[in-house]
Amino acid sequence: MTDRAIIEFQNVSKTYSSGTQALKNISFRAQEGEAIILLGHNGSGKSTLLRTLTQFEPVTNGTVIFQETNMQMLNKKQLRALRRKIGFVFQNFHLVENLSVFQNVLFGALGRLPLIFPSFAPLAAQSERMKAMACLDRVGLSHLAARRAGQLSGGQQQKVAIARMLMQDPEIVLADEPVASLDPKAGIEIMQLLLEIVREKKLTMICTLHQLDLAINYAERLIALRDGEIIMDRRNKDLNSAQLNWIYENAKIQTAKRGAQA
Ligand SMILES: Nc1ncnc2c1ncn2[C@@H]1O[C@H](COP(=O)(O)OP(=O)(O)OP(=O)(O)O)[C@@H](O)[C@H]1O
Repeated sequence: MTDRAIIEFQNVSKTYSSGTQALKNISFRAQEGEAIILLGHNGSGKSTLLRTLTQFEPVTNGTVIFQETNMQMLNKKQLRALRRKIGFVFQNFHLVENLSVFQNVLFGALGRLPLIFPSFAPLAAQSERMKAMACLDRVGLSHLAARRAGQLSGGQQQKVAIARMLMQDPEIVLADEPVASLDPKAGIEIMQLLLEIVREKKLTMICTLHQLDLAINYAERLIALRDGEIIMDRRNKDLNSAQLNWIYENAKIQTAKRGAQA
């Protein structure tokens, strides 16, 4: 990890057109190479935070800086170029189920090499094909390269998604509930793999999670949101599980109070 901030949120607020204030005056800096776990109850603003980082959701107030660039100042072409440096891992994998595992991984190169058409994998350059196999090998699935993605288990599909992310050569990784669709054993395996890869490649990661046990085992730094505000931002070594439980217990108390008031 370096001291250089790769991501900086400066007093960011986001209000949707529905009137919901999803983020309230959020400020934090992520250092290069840092792995951050974002926690918070349902609706606390975690996904919105990730979407404002990529500018898929424009912020209402404040500034989002990525690699010293104010994201709001970019035109569409510049924004597309910057987004290519961001790898995504989603809860539902976002694979093309009818295509092979190998073709899905090749998709990761699309941003870098727009001429590749992965459903026509034989046309991809030999170097890209070899790279895709190496990415699959890294996640332990090269033996399933020819298998249709939809035939894989959830854990295997998430590994393919991680291989596709690797193929993209990103500089940061945004993982939105990457283990939410998996059983606990597969969840642990995926978190371990993701963290190993992030460290190996010196990537910066922001990962949203609900599972406190995984958060405490795998996070270097934890940021907790409640109702759009940061209520905790600490290094993992300074935390114990009682403090983590507090993030959610308080949410339950607040929800109960709201129910009682209604
Ligand atoms: N596109 C949208 N339009 C209007 N309101 C939205 C939209 N997306 C999210 N919200 C609202 O913004 C708030 C924050 O939602 P967000 O999805 O960011 O929370 P979250 O912490 O990711 O929740 P979860 O853990 O359930 O995924 C919620 O009140 C939600 O209903």
